[in-house]
Amino acid sequence: MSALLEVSGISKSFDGFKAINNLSFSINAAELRAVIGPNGAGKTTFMDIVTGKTRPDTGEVLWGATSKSLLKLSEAQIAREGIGRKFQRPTVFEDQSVADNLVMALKADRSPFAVLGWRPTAASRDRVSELATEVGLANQLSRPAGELSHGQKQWLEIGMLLASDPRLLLVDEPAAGMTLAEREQTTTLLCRLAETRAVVVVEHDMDFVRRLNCKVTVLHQGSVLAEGSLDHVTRNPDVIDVYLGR
Ligand SMILES: Nc1ncnc2c1ncn2[C@@H]1O[C@H](COP(=O)(O)OP(=O)(O)OP(=O)(O)O)[C@@H](O)[C@H]1O
Repeated sequence: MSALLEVSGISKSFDGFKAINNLSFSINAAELRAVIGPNGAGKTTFMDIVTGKTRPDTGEVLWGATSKSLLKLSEAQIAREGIGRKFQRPTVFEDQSVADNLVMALKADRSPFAVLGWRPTAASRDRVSELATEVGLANQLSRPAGELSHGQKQWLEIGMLLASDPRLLLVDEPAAGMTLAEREQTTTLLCRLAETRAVVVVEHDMDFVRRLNCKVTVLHQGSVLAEGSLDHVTRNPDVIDVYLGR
């Protein structure tokens, strides 16, 4: 299978400190991948580079079948290429209903000119209920988002990202602050989403990573320390030394 995203030999220093050090790895088109590693390993910086927030000093970030360089694109252009990012804290509009949050996400997906004349249509209403169903919020559409549980807010934000039908979803610590039931539902959701797109999950919670049952990339000091199944990487003495054994 050819790669959807290929990060090749990227490095990034902040004030002389190498946060990312000759990092290379790739993600396939319909793949669930967990990225783990100790604090400061470079996980956030990796996502910042892929989404165009941070520019690497060296290396390449290649995207899609044509291996287009993402480094020449702005953050907005990268988002339009189909890369969505879910930050750790949910950022939904608390006073607005679940449906209105999803409508806003649909609007935001349109070009600025289209938005000027945008009106809700039957098709957009259908899409909103489709998105709500996909993230398990079909029976919450009229509720203000502020009344949702923490987990439900996270799902709503994932639904908002799905409005633009991303081909790659970067998800930062989705399990943090969730109840056990919410974690289980989140696992199911992420696994299902990864059937039709690439989903990269940055996570510290090993139980959650185990449930994802996917390939794991371990970062350390800005490079790949180990890669493979969770069992494979957790048996690696270097991984035990720098991460698990602490
Ligand atoms: N804008 C910045 N300026 C200076 N140093 C930075 C900046 N961004 C990241 N760093 C440093 O780069 C290193 C990697 O940080 P990064 O946030 O990518 O790690 P992480 O793996 O996401 O860690 P955590 O698990 O704690 O979120 C850290 O030492 C951090 O202090």
